[in-house]
Amino acid sequence: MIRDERIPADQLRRIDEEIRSEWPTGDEVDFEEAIAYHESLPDRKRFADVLESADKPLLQPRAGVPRLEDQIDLLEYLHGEGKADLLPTTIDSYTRDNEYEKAQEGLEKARETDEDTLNGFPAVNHGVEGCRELIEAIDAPIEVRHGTPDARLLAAITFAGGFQSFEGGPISYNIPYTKRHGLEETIERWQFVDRLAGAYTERGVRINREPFGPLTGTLVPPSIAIAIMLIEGKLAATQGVRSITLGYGQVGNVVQDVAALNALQKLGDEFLPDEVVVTTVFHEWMGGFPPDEARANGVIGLGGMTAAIAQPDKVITKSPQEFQGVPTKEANAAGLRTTRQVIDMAIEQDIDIDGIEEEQELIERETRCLMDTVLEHDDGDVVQGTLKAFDTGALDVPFAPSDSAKGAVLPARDDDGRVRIFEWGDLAMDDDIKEIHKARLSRRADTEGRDQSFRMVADDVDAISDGKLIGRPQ
Ligand SMILES: CCC[C@H]1O[C@@H](n2cnc3c(N)ncnc32)[C@H](O)[C@@H]1O
Repeated sequence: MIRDERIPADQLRRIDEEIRSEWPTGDEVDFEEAIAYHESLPDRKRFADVLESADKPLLQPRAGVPRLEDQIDLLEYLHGEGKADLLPTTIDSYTRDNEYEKAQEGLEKARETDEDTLNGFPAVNHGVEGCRELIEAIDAPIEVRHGTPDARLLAAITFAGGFQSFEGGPISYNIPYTKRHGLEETIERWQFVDRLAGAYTERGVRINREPFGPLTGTLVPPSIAIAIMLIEGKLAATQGVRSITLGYGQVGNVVQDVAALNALQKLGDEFLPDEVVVTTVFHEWMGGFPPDEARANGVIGLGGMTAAIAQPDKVITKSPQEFQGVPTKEANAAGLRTTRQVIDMAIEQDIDIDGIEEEQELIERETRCLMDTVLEHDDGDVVQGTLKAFDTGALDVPFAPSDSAKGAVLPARDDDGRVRIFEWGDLAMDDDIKEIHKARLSRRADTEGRDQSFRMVADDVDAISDGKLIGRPQ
């Protein structure tokens, strides 16, 4: 039975040898040599230091293409033209599914035909050497962004390759991303990733870990997202991670988004050990975007405005081509500049909005209800408490493709456009909080002259891509 306990050194070594045999590039990994490589990197490439010393939100896009020279060109462009403060390397879907053979075929096809069939950078196939060429070429810190339930080999290779930031976690890269990996399996496998990051940390190379806050990206109630961030942060801290960036995906109501970001930082500082430096990242709207690029820029601008008020440590930007999928480098850079323009115009203003404190108190109360049910189980072991909470539905994620979550919770926007819970399933929540949600949803029902129903939820899912926030009946 796995528990929230640090992986012993002999077990770390055994797993490391086992996973490095999964692809030939695993042989390039040598921990001591990798420590020396990281020590050779200049301060401006040390991800945690750059992030944690910033005095205003840093901007970071998503970006990944198959070939190394193209990835270098892309990141140079986003750094130069997009003025990104932090850069990504988004990993392709085959690698995320540990399909390294197919990723290899895709990489070779791209090299032969100039045609990119992979939707990201196959870092395992590029190996430690390829990753280092990328790190050497780019004059800014770079994070590995992906969606990998079993990220052990990806971590071993990219950490050795000079990357100092790694996104994801055992819940946030399970629930939204996979059906076939059980939660206990992904928790155990991510304990290795975090222990490896902790091993680098103990040698002075502080690997930053960023649990994936947006989850399914569709109307996720803030307290559910924050509870999962706190759980993944605690699991990472146990393994020795000391730089943790907790994530949150914009829902689009400015009061609720600012309140959620404030709650995320406050609860992160409270629930994670004092030796951890806790930062926050705000993901611009992760749901459906308008196809019209001018409207898409409006969505991006609202994200910038929200970030200027809440001032998270980092913002993950979107592009006006979001509706179409992976953006061109020009569109990706434009999304960075749109966000920067709004932040820089708004951040020096004294903008006081009513209701933020009240909403933050509600979000904090909800999150504590969820955390209590996880931590009260048995002897407070976070792993066992988390497994039990998802198994009973006491913790749940709406629209979760994974069998690890019941998906019995249904969100809907209230008359103000804030995300409330319409169907609670077995979610652990105080009755008076449920009454608050019910009252706010019934106010919308009155406004719209209809009963609270699943219809509201369905209307809300497409509202923003249709140009609105709330899915009002036509
Ligand atoms: C959480 C992931 C969804 C977001 O991740 C973006 N995304 C995925 N793959 C790439 C890539 N290779 N380059 C730039 N953006 C990418 C999508 O557009 C979407 O916004």
